[in-house]
Amino acid sequence: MNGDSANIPVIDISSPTVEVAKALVNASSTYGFVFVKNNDIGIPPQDISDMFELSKTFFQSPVEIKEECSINSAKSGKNRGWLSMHTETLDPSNQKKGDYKEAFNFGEFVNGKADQPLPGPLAAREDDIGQFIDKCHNLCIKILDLFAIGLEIPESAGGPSFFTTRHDRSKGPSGSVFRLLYYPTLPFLPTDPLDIRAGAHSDYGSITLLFQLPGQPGLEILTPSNTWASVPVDPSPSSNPNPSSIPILVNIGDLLSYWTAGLLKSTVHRVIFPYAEENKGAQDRYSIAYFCHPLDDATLVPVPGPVVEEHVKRAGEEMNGAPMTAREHLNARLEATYGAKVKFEGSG
Ligand SMILES: O=C(O)CCC(=O)C(=O)O
Ligand SMILES: [Fe+2]
Repeated sequence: MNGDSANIPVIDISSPTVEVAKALVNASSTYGFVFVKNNDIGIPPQDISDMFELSKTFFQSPVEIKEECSINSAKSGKNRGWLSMHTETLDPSNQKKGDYKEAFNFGEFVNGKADQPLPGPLAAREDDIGQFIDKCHNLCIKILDLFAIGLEIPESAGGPSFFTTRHDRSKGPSGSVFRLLYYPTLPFLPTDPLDIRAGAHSDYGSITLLFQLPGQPGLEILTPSNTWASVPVDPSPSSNPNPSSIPILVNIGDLLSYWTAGLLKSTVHRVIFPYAEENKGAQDRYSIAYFCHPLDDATLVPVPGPVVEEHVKRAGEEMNGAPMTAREHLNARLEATYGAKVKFEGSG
């Protein structure tokens, strides 16, 4: 733990040129994390603030309300609903105790409606949540389009629409998840150094959008030199902090890494507690994530085109074994993180 700040690039994708696409590929092959400026790219800052307000209202609700839609109940469906403290263990080979966080997972909406029961405070805002998810998905589509351009995928293989056709929600189900996260402050920090807010992991999907709030740090990435570096909430704060100017954090997940034979990095990250000397005055941390996944049946083989081919030659990367589908990969990862704590009763 060294607290150094990660130097994650900030990219303006508002005009989608080849240069922007190249910059995005370069940043993602170095850091696996990149900020995109939030200037007219489809997610108004006010919507983000409203979603954080809703998240606070929900997590501060009585436990019985949250429990109604527990991830453990058959009616919520697989990987959906409320996760109480310690339900998920993102780094099962090191953690003795599950993550010190709560979360609420929304699966894909169907015809604008949640395909799972929602507790009262969230049900009251179902339409707003559905629209926010659509905006997140559309931003992911813009970014995936740029990746295909930057990777120079040939027209014969789908060209710029290689990834977007594989993320076309009208064509079938995917594992995409919209998630509200809540990391309460504790009066005393746990004494076991293995205890953590969110254990070290990489994300399971194609890309993740992550929203954070000023004054609520804690996210760290594992750098290529194997040290932890903190991810700022706002990489270029002005003298007058303004939530509407905070860029959106984009994180490469496992699947884009498979698709590019490791050229794009699915970087390991975690969320730590405040340092002891800061714990007393620290705020709770709220974050919001949109995990964008391809269609369940998408196969994970390296994409054609000179960029990935040259990387394979240079790095001597090889893809071994039979190609996996997106769903097979997701199921394997979910099993590892929830272990015996979540029984997806009667739900595929
Ligand atoms: O809360 C955060 O900032 C990160 C959460 C995260 O990495 C995850 O849920 O996959
Ligand atoms: Fe993550």
